[in-house]
Amino acid sequence: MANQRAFTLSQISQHKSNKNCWLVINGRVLDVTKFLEEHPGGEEVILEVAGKDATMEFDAIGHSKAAQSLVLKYQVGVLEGATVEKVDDDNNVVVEKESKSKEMSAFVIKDDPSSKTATFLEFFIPVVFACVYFGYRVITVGDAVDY
Ligand code: HEM
Repeated sequence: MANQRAFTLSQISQHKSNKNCWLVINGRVLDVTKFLEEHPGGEEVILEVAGKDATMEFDAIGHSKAAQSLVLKYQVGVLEGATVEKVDDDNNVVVEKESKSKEMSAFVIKDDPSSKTATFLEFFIPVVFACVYFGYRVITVGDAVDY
Protein backbone atom coordinates (compact mmCIF):
# COMPACT_ATOMS: atom_id res chain seq x y z
CA MET A 1 0.00 0.00 0.00
CA ALA A 2 1.25 3.48 -0.87
CA ASN A 3 2.65 5.69 1.86
CA GLN A 4 -0.06 7.74 3.57
CA ARG A 5 2.17 10.01 5.66
CA ALA A 6 0.84 13.59 5.51
CA PHE A 7 3.09 16.52 4.47
CA THR A 8 2.37 20.25 4.32
CA LEU A 9 3.20 22.32 1.22
CA SER A 10 5.88 24.11 3.23
CA GLN A 11 7.58 20.76 4.02
CA ILE A 12 7.35 19.71 0.37
CA SER A 13 8.85 23.02 -0.80
CA GLN A 14 12.12 22.03 0.96
CA HIS A 15 12.66 19.37 -1.75
CA LYS A 16 13.14 21.24 -5.03
CA SER A 17 16.60 20.41 -6.31
CA ASN A 18 17.69 17.77 -8.82
CA LYS A 19 19.29 15.90 -5.89
CA ASN A 20 16.09 15.95 -3.86
CA CYS A 21 12.94 16.56 -5.86
CA TRP A 22 9.41 16.23 -4.54
CA LEU A 23 6.10 17.39 -6.00
CA VAL A 24 2.38 16.88 -5.52
CA ILE A 25 0.05 15.32 -8.07
CA ASN A 26 -3.63 14.79 -7.21
CA GLY A 27 -2.93 15.03 -3.48
CA ARG A 28 -0.08 12.48 -3.62
CA VAL A 29 3.37 13.57 -2.50
CA LEU A 30 5.97 12.13 -4.88
CA ASP A 31 9.71 11.82 -4.58
CA VAL A 32 10.69 11.94 -8.26
CA THR A 33 14.44 12.44 -7.71
CA LYS A 34 15.30 9.09 -9.31
CA PHE A 35 12.78 9.65 -12.09
CA LEU A 36 14.15 13.01 -13.29
CA GLU A 37 16.61 11.51 -15.78
CA GLU A 38 14.06 8.95 -16.99
CA HIS A 39 11.22 11.43 -17.56
CA PRO A 40 10.32 11.35 -21.29
CA GLY A 41 9.41 15.05 -21.12
CA GLY A 42 12.83 15.95 -19.68
CA GLU A 43 13.92 16.88 -16.17
CA GLU A 44 13.66 20.66 -16.67
CA VAL A 45 9.85 20.66 -16.83
CA ILE A 46 9.67 18.72 -13.59
CA LEU A 47 12.25 20.90 -11.85
CA GLU A 48 10.15 23.97 -12.70
CA VAL A 49 7.35 22.61 -10.50
CA ALA A 50 9.59 20.92 -7.92
CA GLY A 51 8.45 21.44 -4.33
CA LYS A 52 4.97 22.50 -5.51
CA ASP A 53 1.56 21.10 -6.41
CA ALA A 54 2.06 20.13 -10.07
CA THR A 55 -1.41 18.62 -10.64
CA MET A 56 -2.45 21.30 -13.16
CA GLU A 57 0.79 21.02 -15.17
CA PHE A 58 0.64 17.21 -15.08
CA ASP A 59 -2.98 17.14 -16.28
CA ALA A 60 -2.40 19.85 -18.90
CA ILE A 61 0.08 17.56 -20.73
CA GLY A 62 -2.58 14.84 -20.99
CA HIS A 63 -0.26 12.18 -19.57
CA SER A 64 -1.11 8.62 -20.63
CA LYS A 65 -2.67 6.06 -18.28
CA ALA A 66 0.77 4.44 -18.03
CA ALA A 67 2.22 7.76 -16.82
CA GLN A 68 -0.62 8.10 -14.28
CA SER A 69 0.10 4.60 -12.95
CA LEU A 70 3.81 5.43 -12.75
CA VAL A 71 2.97 8.27 -10.36
CA LEU A 72 1.99 5.68 -7.70
CA LYS A 73 5.48 4.22 -7.79
CA TYR A 74 6.99 7.47 -6.48
CA GLN A 75 4.44 8.22 -3.74
CA VAL A 76 6.03 8.96 -0.36
CA GLY A 77 2.95 10.47 1.28
CA VAL A 78 -0.14 12.62 0.86
CA LEU A 79 -0.70 16.37 0.95
CA GLU A 80 -2.17 17.35 4.31
CA GLY A 81 -5.92 17.92 4.01
CA ALA A 82 -6.14 16.47 0.48
CA THR A 83 -8.48 13.66 -0.51
CA VAL A 84 -6.57 11.00 -2.39
CA GLU A 85 -8.45 8.47 -4.49
CA LYS A 86 -7.53 4.88 -3.71
CA VAL A 87 -6.56 2.93 -6.80
CA ASP A 88 -5.83 -0.71 -7.59
CA ASP A 89 -2.77 -2.07 -9.42
CA ASP A 90 -4.26 -1.05 -12.78
CA ASN A 91 -4.79 2.52 -11.55
CA ASN A 92 -8.57 2.05 -11.45
CA VAL A 93 -10.27 4.03 -8.72
CA VAL A 94 -11.36 1.71 -5.91
CA VAL A 95 -14.78 2.45 -4.45
CA GLU A 96 -14.73 1.93 -0.70
CA LYS A 97 -17.16 -0.70 0.59
CA GLU A 98 -18.47 1.76 3.18
CA SER A 99 -19.31 4.47 0.65
CA LYS A 100 -20.79 1.84 -1.67
CA SER A 101 -23.22 0.74 1.03
CA LYS A 102 -24.06 4.41 1.69
CA GLU A 103 -24.94 4.87 -1.99
CA MET A 104 -26.93 1.66 -2.00
CA SER A 105 -28.95 2.68 1.06
CA ALA A 106 -30.78 5.14 -1.19
CA PHE A 107 -32.30 2.18 -3.01
CA VAL A 108 -33.14 -0.01 -0.02
CA ILE A 109 -36.89 -0.33 0.58
CA LYS A 110 -37.40 0.16 4.26
CA ASP A 111 -39.18 -2.65 6.13
CA ASP A 112 -42.04 -0.40 7.13
CA PRO A 113 -45.28 -2.24 8.23
CA SER A 114 -47.52 0.62 6.97
CA SER A 115 -46.09 0.21 3.45
CA LYS A 116 -47.00 -3.51 3.62
CA THR A 117 -50.62 -2.61 4.46
CA ALA A 118 -50.71 -0.13 1.58
CA THR A 119 -49.37 -2.77 -0.84
CA PHE A 120 -51.97 -5.27 0.36
CA LEU A 121 -54.82 -2.76 -0.12
CA GLU A 122 -53.49 -1.73 -3.55
CA PHE A 123 -53.79 -5.37 -4.59
CA PHE A 124 -56.95 -6.28 -2.71
CA ILE A 125 -59.25 -3.36 -3.66
CA PRO A 126 -59.08 -3.93 -7.47
CA VAL A 127 -59.63 -7.68 -6.89
CA VAL A 128 -62.79 -6.95 -4.84
CA PHE A 129 -64.05 -4.57 -7.55
CA ALA A 130 -63.37 -7.17 -10.26
CA CYS A 131 -65.25 -9.85 -8.31
CA VAL A 132 -68.23 -7.53 -7.72
CA TYR A 133 -68.29 -6.55 -11.40
CA PHE A 134 -68.14 -10.15 -12.70
CA GLY A 135 -70.70 -11.26 -10.13
CA TYR A 136 -73.02 -8.50 -11.30
CA ARG A 137 -72.44 -9.45 -14.97
CA VAL A 138 -73.16 -13.13 -14.30
CA ILE A 139 -76.40 -12.26 -12.54
CA THR A 140 -77.57 -9.68 -15.11
CA VAL A 141 -76.53 -11.71 -18.19
CA GLY A 142 -78.17 -14.77 -16.64
CA ASP A 143 -81.40 -12.76 -16.24
CA ALA A 144 -81.28 -11.50 -19.83
CA VAL A 145 -81.05 -14.98 -21.40
CA ASP A 146 -84.39 -15.93 -22.82
CA TYR A 147 -84.95 -19.65 -22.64
C1 HEM B 1 5.74 11.50 -11.35
C2 HEM B 1 5.34 12.42 -12.21
C3 HEM B 1 5.38 12.22 -13.70
C4 HEM B 1 5.41 11.06 -14.41
C5 HEM B 1 5.38 9.63 -13.88
C6 HEM B 1 5.47 11.42 -15.81
C7 HEM B 1 5.52 10.52 -16.84
C8 HEM B 1 5.57 10.85 -18.17
C9 HEM B 1 5.53 9.92 -19.26
C10 HEM B 1 5.45 8.39 -19.11
C11 HEM B 1 5.58 10.61 -20.41
C12 HEM B 1 5.53 10.03 -21.84
C13 HEM B 1 4.17 10.34 -22.46
C14 HEM B 1 3.01 9.67 -21.72
O1 HEM B 1 3.08 8.43 -21.51
O2 HEM B 1 2.06 10.39 -21.35
C15 HEM B 1 5.68 12.01 -20.05
C16 HEM B 1 5.79 13.03 -20.94
C17 HEM B 1 5.80 14.35 -20.60
N1 HEM B 1 5.65 14.87 -19.34
FE1 HEM B 1 5.56 13.84 -17.64
N2 HEM B 1 5.47 12.78 -15.92
C18 HEM B 1 5.42 13.31 -14.67
C19 HEM B 1 5.35 14.62 -14.31
C20 HEM B 1 5.34 15.65 -15.19
C21 HEM B 1 5.17 17.02 -14.83
C22 HEM B 1 4.97 17.54 -13.41
C23 HEM B 1 5.20 17.75 -15.99
C24 HEM B 1 5.07 19.21 -16.22
C25 HEM B 1 5.35 20.11 -15.34
C26 HEM B 1 5.40 16.80 -17.07
C27 HEM B 1 5.52 17.12 -18.39
C28 HEM B 1 5.69 16.24 -19.42
C29 HEM B 1 5.91 16.62 -20.79
C30 HEM B 1 6.03 18.03 -21.33
C31 HEM B 1 5.98 15.43 -21.52
C32 HEM B 1 6.23 15.30 -23.02
C33 HEM B 1 4.89 15.21 -23.75
C34 HEM B 1 5.07 15.01 -25.23
O3 HEM B 1 6.20 14.83 -25.68
O4 HEM B 1 4.04 15.02 -25.89
N3 HEM B 1 5.46 15.54 -16.55
N4 HEM B 1 5.65 12.14 -18.68
